[in-house]
Amino acid sequence: MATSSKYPDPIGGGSFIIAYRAKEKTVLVVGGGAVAAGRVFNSLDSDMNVIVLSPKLNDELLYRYEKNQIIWIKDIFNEKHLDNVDMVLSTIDDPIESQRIVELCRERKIPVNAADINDLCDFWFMSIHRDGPLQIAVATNSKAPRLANRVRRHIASSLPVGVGTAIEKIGQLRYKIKSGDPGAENVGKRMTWMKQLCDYWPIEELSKINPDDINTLFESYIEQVDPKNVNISINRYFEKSLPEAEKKKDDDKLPLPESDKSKPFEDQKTVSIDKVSDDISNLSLNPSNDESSKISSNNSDQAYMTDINCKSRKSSNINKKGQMYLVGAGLGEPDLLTVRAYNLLQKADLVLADKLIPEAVLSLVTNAEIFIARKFPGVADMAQQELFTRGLEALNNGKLVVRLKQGDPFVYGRGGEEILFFESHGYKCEVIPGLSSAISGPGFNRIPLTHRGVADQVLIMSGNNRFGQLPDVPPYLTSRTLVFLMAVKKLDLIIEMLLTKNYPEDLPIAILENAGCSNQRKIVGTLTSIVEIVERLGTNPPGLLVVGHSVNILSTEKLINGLDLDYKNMISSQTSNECE
Ligand SMILES: C[C@@]1(CC(=O)O)c2cc3[nH]c(cc4nc(cc5[nH]c(cc(n2)[C@H]1CCC(=O)O)[C@@](C)(CC(=O)O)[C@@H]5CCC(=O)O)C(CC(=O)O)=C4CCC(=O)O)c(CCC(=O)O)c3CC(=O)O
Ligand SMILES: NC(=O)C1=CN([C@@H]2O[C@H](COP(=O)(O)OP(=O)(O)OC[C@H]3O[C@@H](n4cnc5c(N)ncnc54)[C@H](O)[C@@H]3O)[C@@H](O)[C@H]2O)C=CC1
Repeated sequence: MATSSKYPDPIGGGSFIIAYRAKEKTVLVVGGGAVAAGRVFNSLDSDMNVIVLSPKLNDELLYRYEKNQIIWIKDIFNEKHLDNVDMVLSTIDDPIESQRIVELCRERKIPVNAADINDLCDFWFMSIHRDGPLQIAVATNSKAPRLANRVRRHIASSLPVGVGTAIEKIGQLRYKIKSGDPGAENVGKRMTWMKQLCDYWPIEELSKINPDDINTLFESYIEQVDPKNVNISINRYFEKSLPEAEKKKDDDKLPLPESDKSKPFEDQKTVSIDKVSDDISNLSLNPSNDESSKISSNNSDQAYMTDINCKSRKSSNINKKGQMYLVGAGLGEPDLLTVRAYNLLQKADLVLADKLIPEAVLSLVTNAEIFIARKFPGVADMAQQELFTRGLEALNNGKLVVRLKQGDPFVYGRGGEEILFFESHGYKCEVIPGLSSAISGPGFNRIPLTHRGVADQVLIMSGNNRFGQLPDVPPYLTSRTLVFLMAVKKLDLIIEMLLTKNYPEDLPIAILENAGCSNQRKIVGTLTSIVEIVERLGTNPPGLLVVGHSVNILSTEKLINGLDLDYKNMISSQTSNECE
């Protein structure tokens, strides 16, 4: 039971989705109608050898037969046709015969699909989007194929232009690097560098790299130069590598589109989703000021932040009719909003929220339309784009838009990115900070983050950086309180890391769940005991971790003048021989 919070529980009932390399496998397609033609196309697209078995063929299949793409057996089905085939697709209009075909395949252990007999199929077809080497397939596990088609189209329309080409080119570079610097011992080096490259430029830009760029990038990999500092054709966005004249031109082009600047407000009512998503991907461009040219483990995050900073400077001070506010919603209880945040929710025309904002807070909105981005794993980017599109449309229509964020927008709220987006479209964004759980969560739990003689520093970290890694925690300092957000799931890893870094085994740690809300709970232990305590008690997300001596300052039974004397003595003896 305790493990359920540690590892994901399988939901079951899914299909096993793999990308099957069917090249040169032989598929027998029984039937010669439209459904057969669709299956044949998919099979040819995977380089299979295709045999079509049917007394007659429709036009498409006849065309493929004449082009020698398929073998045609002009016959009705017979068991002998199953000899030497790797897969069977029955598409005949005779369900009884189709069922017999399935049973014969089963006996011979040949994987089989029969159109319209879902329950008998070994596998199902999926709705597929293809762009060169990129394939995106959608399954609804036979529940709603038409919706699979819609989801597929939805995903395809939100993809950046040139994604297939970008994949092709990155594939060429990857191959070059793997053959030029082979060996298992270089896997880590190759992967770190490729990650930096792939996460850095917008995909649309990556699609434009040319063969010379590939050579240059390969050489910079060998030299271990950070990809963002490499001089390749798509690097034209980098301020530092641009001659002055070029720079000016670029300023004009980015990030405010020409149309936005020159046309009157009335002309700007609609913004296509494609354009918005392009602009979003442009946010990660980096006119970097970073001096270092070597890769370090965490500078890609920093680069990302610097990049978007530089972009915003070019585009602010342009005011249009709509008004935009980025508002912190605090900890989740409506009465923890600031009065200003509350007033704005009353005045707003559109409130952009996400699933982290509790219903009770949303219920304060009386007049405005509420749009909730459904940021679930895997579709978070899409949801964010939709949110941007909705916000921009409303602003272009002169509305007052409030983007409501749980906690404080600037404490792990990615508020800066949203501001940069709206400012790049000419809308200045006012920020109304909110209570962050990092600071006020401990407050609601009687943990003073600083306390004279005990703690004089606070370090706030996320349990998950952008690449899912643990934070880089500094060496132990008695007088520092550590606060970890989004870290409860990784509790055991964080404890292990702290102990490895010689944090004392009996250092107090608290887990604060739903801080500031009616169901708040505090679990306290030490670095060595907490994992076991949590296994026993379980956890109720969201929660944060507080590590340090301030955890127990106000909670001890033996309070004397606000401090437990034994405790104070223990701390002062540690202060004298602290690490670093
Ligand atoms: C089990 C499966 C077949 C298999 O793999 O063996 C199956 C079964 C059935 N489909 C039926 C109907 C429709 N199928 C589509 C479309 C597609 N069907 C596809 C797959 C699958 N369909 C497999 C499950 C995949 C999954 O959902 O995970 C797609 C994704 C891929 C493909 O077929 O190439 C393709 C999207 C193509 C694209 O993306 O462009 C449309 C819409 C349209 O034509 O536009 C309709 C009409 C509207 C509707 O009913 O939804 C019916 C009759 C229902 C009835 O009688 O009421 C059955 C049988 C039944 O359900 O009993
Ligand atoms: N799963 C899906 O997405 C869909 C399934 N269907 C179903 O798929 C089946 C095929 O649909 P269509 O291609 O439109 O039908 P169709 O009637 O155009 O084609 C059937 C083909 O099977 C051939 N055939 C019939 N009996 C045969 C046998 N014993 N051996 C060899 N060939 C034989 C016929 O000559 C014909 O070429 C139908 O049962 C239909 O209801 C139809 C549309 C969508």
